[in-house]
Amino acid sequence: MSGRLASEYSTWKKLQQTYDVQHARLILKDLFAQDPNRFSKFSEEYVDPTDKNTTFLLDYSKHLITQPILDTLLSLAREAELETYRDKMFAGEHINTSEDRAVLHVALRNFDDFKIQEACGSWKGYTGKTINTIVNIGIGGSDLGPVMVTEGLKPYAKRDLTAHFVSNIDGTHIAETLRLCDPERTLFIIASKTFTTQETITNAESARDWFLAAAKDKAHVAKHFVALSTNTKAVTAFGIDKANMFAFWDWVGGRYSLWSAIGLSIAIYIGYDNFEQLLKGAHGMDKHFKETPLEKNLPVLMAVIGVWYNDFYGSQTHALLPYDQYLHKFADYFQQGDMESNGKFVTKGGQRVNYQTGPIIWGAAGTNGQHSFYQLVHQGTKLIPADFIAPATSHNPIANSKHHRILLSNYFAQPEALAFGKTEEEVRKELGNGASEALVKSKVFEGNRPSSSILFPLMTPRTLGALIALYEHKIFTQGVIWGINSFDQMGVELGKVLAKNILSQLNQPSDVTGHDSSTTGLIHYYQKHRKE
Ligand SMILES: O=P(O)(O)OC[C@H]1O[C@H](O)[C@H](O)[C@@H](O)[C@@H]1O
Repeated sequence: MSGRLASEYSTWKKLQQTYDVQHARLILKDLFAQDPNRFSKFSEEYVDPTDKNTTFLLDYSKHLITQPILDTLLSLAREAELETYRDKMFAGEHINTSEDRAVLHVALRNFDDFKIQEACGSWKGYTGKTINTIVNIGIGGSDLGPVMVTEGLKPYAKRDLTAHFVSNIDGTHIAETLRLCDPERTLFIIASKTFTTQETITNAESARDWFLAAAKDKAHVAKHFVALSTNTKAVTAFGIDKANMFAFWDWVGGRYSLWSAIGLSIAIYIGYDNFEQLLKGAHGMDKHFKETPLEKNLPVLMAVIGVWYNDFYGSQTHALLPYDQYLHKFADYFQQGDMESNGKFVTKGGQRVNYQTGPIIWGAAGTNGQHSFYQLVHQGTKLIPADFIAPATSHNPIANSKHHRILLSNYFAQPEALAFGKTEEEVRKELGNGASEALVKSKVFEGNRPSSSILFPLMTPRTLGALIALYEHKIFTQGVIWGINSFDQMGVELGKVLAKNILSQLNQPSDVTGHDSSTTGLIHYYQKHRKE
């Protein structure tokens, strides 16, 4: 984050040379054969420094690394002054330089100075009925975190409460959600850091219209609308009482905000005690990140291994593959977390980078992905590093845990198949003599496809908190190495500005001016065919 080009570091150059000379020889099958202790060397059990019951195992032995390569990768982190920048973040220095802000989501997990009271339960609607539905209206960081965590921690949910999340400006999203709601028993949580986001404000206004069509009296809005924001003025202008506003601060980045008041829907859905456990789990990981030597620092290890593939192997993407249905939104969440943080081509110092920065993050819950895109992961032409994530115990041990054993057998098998593959010789033996050459070749798995495995005892609020913070700090570490500002998001602005201009030109064809022929042609086609 010094803003220097990473490619100028001596360790970067050394890594490039190492890659050039060694990569053809970095074969997982051989690396495992040469060293029977490879697993114990390249795996680490995380034990929460504040709670010994929160643990998970990170196995990074199925990576195309040797100890000297890993040592050089860690030296790269040191040369980029990771430890200094990490300490600056925790100290509240303004490391978000373009916006001149501190980055202090970690302070929110130091929850002694942070309290949000439980808002539902005793909260009554305008006709005196209890609230049984919450609708969080927000987008980006004001949506994805609450969605991912409420899904992830569903087994802890209060069963008498339904939570919906509306994000898309597409009227279908709010319309379909409102069909499921009773205005007398629904609490709308308007979540927006800025309270100026077009999608959120438009959806909130439509929700308010829908509510008032039933409740009639504007005074009832106070019982059914609360706001989570940093912008008191805009909240009150919308008509939400200041007393119904849960505030937070500009040093909480949108994609790091589920720990703040933005987490209200989570706290209501799973109860405040469980929300506090989530924060504590993240706090434990913060402590680990802050205090553990880089050699054993899990987010740092994940980060530097990611840099190895991203910048030297030329991998374009990174897959997140949770073998846990509850985590089916995990990849969606970290698409924003990672890609909005590290999808930058300019360093903090304003230089164009001459290397790759943030990877494309994608993924789906196992085993669904296996029946969809794993063909390419196993036999395609691209190298796709992947994280396999699973709980040892399921919250739903139905059929004597038969489902879970089958799920986990796949969780263990896929990384094994990716790493070790299947040789031509093995295929030939299996098919016998008559098999065509083409068939033999098509059944070969080259292997040597790397992955990490993360295995934890049971999905608890505390474990999920630790896992999220693990990835947050991985993203931070990579941003420091690449010299970019991981905490602004200038790249989302241009499209917004153009959309605003186009919105004012949608009436008739003669209004459409100042565009290229493609954009003009598309708008004209829309104007010809719309029925409103
Ligand atoms: O919370 P809000 O101010 O409504 O912002 C919602 C989202 O807006 C933009 O898309 C930003 O790029 C995101 O980082 C942010 O999370």
